[in-house]
Amino acid sequence: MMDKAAGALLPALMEQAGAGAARLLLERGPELGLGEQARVVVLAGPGNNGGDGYVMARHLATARRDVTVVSAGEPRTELAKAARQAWSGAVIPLASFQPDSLLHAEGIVVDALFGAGFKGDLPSAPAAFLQGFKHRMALDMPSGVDGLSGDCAPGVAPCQLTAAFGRLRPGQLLLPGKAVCGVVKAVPMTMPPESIQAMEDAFPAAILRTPTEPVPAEAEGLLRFFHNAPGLWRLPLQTPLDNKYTRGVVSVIGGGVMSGAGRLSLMGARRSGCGLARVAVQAQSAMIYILGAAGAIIDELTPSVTLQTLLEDKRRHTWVCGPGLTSSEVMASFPVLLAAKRQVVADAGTLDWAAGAPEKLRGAAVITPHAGEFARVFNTPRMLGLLKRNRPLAALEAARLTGAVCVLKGSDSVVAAPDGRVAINTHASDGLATAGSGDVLSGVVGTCLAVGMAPWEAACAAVWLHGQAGQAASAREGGWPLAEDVAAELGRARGLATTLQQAG
Ligand SMILES: NC(=O)C1=CN([C@@H]2O[C@H](COP(=O)(O)OP(=O)(O)OC[C@H]3O[C@@H](n4cnc5c(N)ncnc54)[C@H](OP(=O)(O)O)[C@@H]3O)[C@@H](O)[C@H]2O)[C@@H](O)CC1
Ligand SMILES: Nc1ncnc2c1ncn2[C@@H]1O[C@H](COP(=O)(O)OP(=O)(O)O)[C@@H](O)[C@H]1O
Repeated sequence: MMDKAAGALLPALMEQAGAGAARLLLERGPELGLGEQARVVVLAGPGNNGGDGYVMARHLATARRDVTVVSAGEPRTELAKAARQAWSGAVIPLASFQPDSLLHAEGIVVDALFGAGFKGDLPSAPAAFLQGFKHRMALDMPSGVDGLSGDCAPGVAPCQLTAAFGRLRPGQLLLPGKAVCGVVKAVPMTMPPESIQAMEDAFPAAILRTPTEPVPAEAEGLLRFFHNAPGLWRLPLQTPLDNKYTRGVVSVIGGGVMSGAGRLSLMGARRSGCGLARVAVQAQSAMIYILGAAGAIIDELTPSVTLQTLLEDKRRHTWVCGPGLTSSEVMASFPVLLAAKRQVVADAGTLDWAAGAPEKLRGAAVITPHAGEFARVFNTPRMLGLLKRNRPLAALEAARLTGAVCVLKGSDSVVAAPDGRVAINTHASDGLATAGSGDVLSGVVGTCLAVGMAPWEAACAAVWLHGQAGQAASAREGGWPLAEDVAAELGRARGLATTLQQAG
C-alpha cells in the first residue's frame, strides 16, 4: 500500500502528466503531420490513465486546440473523478460518438484508455475505435501493452508517440511493446526519490530507475528495474600502479572442434581490457590458438598437465566455459572449475549441456543464454511461458533457479540478479545479430569479472560495452560488422564508458 505522503503527491503527478502530455503533443504534432487545426480526440478510460487524459484535454483546450473527450467508462478512481470534474467540456460516451472519415484521416486520437493498470483482454469496441484513426498518441502505454514486460494483447493499436511519465517503463523498451510505442518521449515530473518505492507499490507496472537513483533498504530483494548505462556500474580506471594481473586474468576453455568461438571469446576478453588472457586446450588442437593470438598464453592440456594443474595458479580466478565446446568438453571442464570455486561465465556449449537441468549451472557466476538456449535449459511450461511473454521475469526466475546472474540476450537484452535487480539494455545495434557476437560478449563478461566487479555489475557493464562496440562497428562497416569488427571496437567502448561513468 502507498503511504499517505506519497498518496498526497498523486494529484500533482497527474496534473504534471496531463499538462506534459499536452505540451508534448503541441511540440511534436507537426512531425506527426498534424496542422494547428487538427482535431484531437481523447479516449478516456475508467482509471487514472483516463484521468491523465482529462487533464491533457483541459490543457489542450487552454491552448485553444480543438479537443473532444470520448469516454470508455465512467471514472472509477478518486483522482480520475477529480480530473473529469475539472474538465469543463463535453464528454461523449464511446457508443454515441460518430467520427467522420475526415477526422480519421486528419485528426489524432489520444489513447488514455488503459495504461499501467491494464490486464486481460482488450475490449473490442474501444480497441476498434483507436484503430480507426491514422494518428495515435499514447499516454504512458498504448492500451493493451503490459508495462512490465512489453507483452501486447491482441488488438493493440500502434502509436506514433508515447508520453512516458517521469520514468520509462520496461514495457516501453522491450519488444513487442517497444514497437507499438513509436517514439517514446519523457514528460519530466518532479518525483521525490523517497516516493518512488511507494509509486511502484501503488501502480501495477514497474518503472525504470536511472543509474544513480538510490534503492531504499526496504526494496532489497524485491524486483527492481534499471536502465543499463555507465554509472549503474563502474569499470576500474587505469592507474600507474597497474600491472597485467591487477587488470584481471581471463582464462577460456578452448574447443577442439569449433575453435573459432573460443578465439572470439578470447578476443572479447583481451580487447575489453583484461591484463592477461589464456586458453586451456587439448594439445592436439592448440596450434590454431597459438597462431591466432600472439598476446595470449595457450596452455596445452596433456595427461601430465591437466586443468587441475592449471587451477593451482590462484590468479586464474575467472573462466569462460562454453563457446565452441562439445558436451564432453564441458563435462571435462565445467564441474572441475566449479569444484575449484572459480568464477565461471557459462555460455553456449555449457548451456546445451545443461538442457532441461538448470541445477547443473548452479555455481556459475554469470550465464548468458539467447532465447533458444534459454528454452533448452529452462524447458518447463512456466519458464517457456515467461520467455514468450515476460522476459524480465524469465531472466529473474532463471537467476533464482541457478543462483547465477542471467543475461537473457536479444535486441533488448535483460540482465537479472537473484536478488531482484533487473537491468534492461537498449544500448546496442542490430549489427550485433551476427555469428560469434555472443562469443565476444562472453569474453567481455570475463574481463569485467576478472577485474573485480560483482557479477551483476560485471554483466551489465559487459552488455553495454558490447552494445557500444556493436554500434561503433556497425557505423564503421555500413551496418554490417563481423564479430571480429565488434571486438575491435571494445577498447574505445571501454574508454567511452569510463568517461561517461565519471559524469554519471
Ligand atoms: N505512476 C505514476 O506515478 C503516475 C501514473 N499515472 C497514471 O496512472 C495510470 C495507472 O492508473 P490505474 O492504476 O488506475 O490503471 P489504468 O491503466 O487507468 O486502468 C485501470 C482501469 O482499467 C480497468 N481495466 C484494466 N484492464 C481492463 C480490461 N482488459 N478490460 C476492461 N477494463 C480494464 C480497470 O478495471 P478493474 O480491474 O478495476 O476492474 C480499472 O478501472 C498510469 O498508466 C498513468 O497513466 C499518472 O496519473 C500520474 C502518476
Ligand atoms: N538485433 C539486435 N540488436 C541488438 N543486439 C543484438 C541483436 N541481435 C543479437 N544481438 C546481440 O548479439 C549477441 C548474439 O549472441 P548469440 O546469439 O549468442 O550469438 P553467437 O552464438 O553466434 O555468438 C547477443 O549479445 C545479443 O544480445
